[in-house]
Amino acid sequence: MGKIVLEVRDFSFKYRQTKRRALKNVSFQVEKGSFFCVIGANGSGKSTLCNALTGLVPHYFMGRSSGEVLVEGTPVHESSVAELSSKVGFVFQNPFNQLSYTAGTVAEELAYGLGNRGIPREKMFEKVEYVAKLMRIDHILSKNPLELSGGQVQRVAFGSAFIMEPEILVLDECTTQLDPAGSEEIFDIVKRLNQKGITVVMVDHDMERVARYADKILVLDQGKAAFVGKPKSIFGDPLIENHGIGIPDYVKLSRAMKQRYDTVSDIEITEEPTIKLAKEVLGR
Ligand SMILES: Nc1ncnc2c1ncn2[C@@H]1O[C@H](COP(=O)(O)OP(=O)(O)OP(=O)(O)O)[C@@H](O)[C@H]1O
Repeated sequence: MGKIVLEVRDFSFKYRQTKRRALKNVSFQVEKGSFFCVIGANGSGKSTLCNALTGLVPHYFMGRSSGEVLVEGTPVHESSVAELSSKVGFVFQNPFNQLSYTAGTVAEELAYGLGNRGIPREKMFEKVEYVAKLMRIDHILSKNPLELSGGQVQRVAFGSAFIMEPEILVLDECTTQLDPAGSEEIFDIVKRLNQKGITVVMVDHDMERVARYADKILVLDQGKAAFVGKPKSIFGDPLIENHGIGIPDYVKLSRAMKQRYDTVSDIEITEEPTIKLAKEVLGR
């Protein structure tokens, strides 16, 4: 097993103004360099968990917590949000919450987080340019962030996270403002960063995508960790649908083929192996 970069130990959290706990005794570990997906029904606690991994819980959101969240071995409640932001990059569900609202241009917005790091101006320009090209926002660098479309703001939000070169990226349904082609493009970038060794924790409701990308999946159900495991064992479990989540169509297809043709093969969860299975059972 690889090095653990994130660890959640028996963690619970209740927002101050609510009666029920949003997270209940959640425990799991994330290995360095892995792609870890979090799925669950609306209100199951996914965003709250992201807030806990980035220190917004307990530093920003008021409430009562117990247990521990450790980032690279240090408890989140003992680190400042600034310290954490150099280790953990975060892209919010609502990108408009992510703008600094102090920058006059997209370029300044991208450079915002670098401001306190004492990086020379030249280097800063280089980084802004690199990230802007990567996110395809180099043509809007001199625009006012308040004049952008939702999709553009989302790209800027990604750029602001990437520019800090964090070891860990936490992505909370981060392409809601983008069209399907735009979001695929972003996920390809995320996958490439992951292949370079960045640890990714991603909340997503697209089960086909989760099946394709995840090394491990956490299923949240009403604040509890219902399952933690590898994609095949999670989606292959007939009980998984009782937890308010869908399963990839490939699982349904391969399960149907398995029953109909009485094969001994595994349940498949992604496109290619399902096609292979179909060819086998149809004898082609
Ligand atoms: N800022 C907040 N203040 C009070 N309660 C909150 C806050 N944010 C979330 N909650 C509550 O905490 C619980 C978990 O919500 P959370 O947003 O973490 O779930 P989620 O799985 O991300 O949902 P969704 O899929 O709708 O984004 C819900 O009952 C929600 O109402």
